[in-house]
Amino acid sequence: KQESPRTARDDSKDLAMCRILLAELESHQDAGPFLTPVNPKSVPGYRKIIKKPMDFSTIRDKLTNSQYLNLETFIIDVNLVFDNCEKFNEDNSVIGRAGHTMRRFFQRRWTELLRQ
Ligand SMILES: Cc1ncccc1N[C@@H](C)c1cnc2ccsc2c1
Repeated sequence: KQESPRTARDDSKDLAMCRILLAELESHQDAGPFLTPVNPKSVPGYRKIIKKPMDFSTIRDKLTNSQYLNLETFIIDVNLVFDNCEKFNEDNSVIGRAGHTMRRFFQRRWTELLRQ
């Protein structure tokens, strides 16, 4: 069976891409609920239900402190924001709908940028 060529993709632009993607998420009109960590004192049940909280400001700090090994670990944290949102919020709620809208936006933008 013909071995598929082991060509690594060019990851030299990945850090710039993470910065672009995060800036677009932070400035999106529906970003509000995701900009800062959920305060568990003001949201009953959140601490118990959401095991790994994540938000855009925490992702910003991690990116600034070079804590993302690669594009994949960055995408995992962004998706964690949206997965937490789906777990805690009804789909038919302001925050639930914002999460779906932001996830669709992010999915489209990173695939567009990766194709460029
Ligand atoms: C993402 C999320 N999931 C569940 C509960 C809260 C939140 N976000 C916090 C910041 C938050 C906390 N309070 C409000 C009030 C209106 S939107 C909003 C957003």
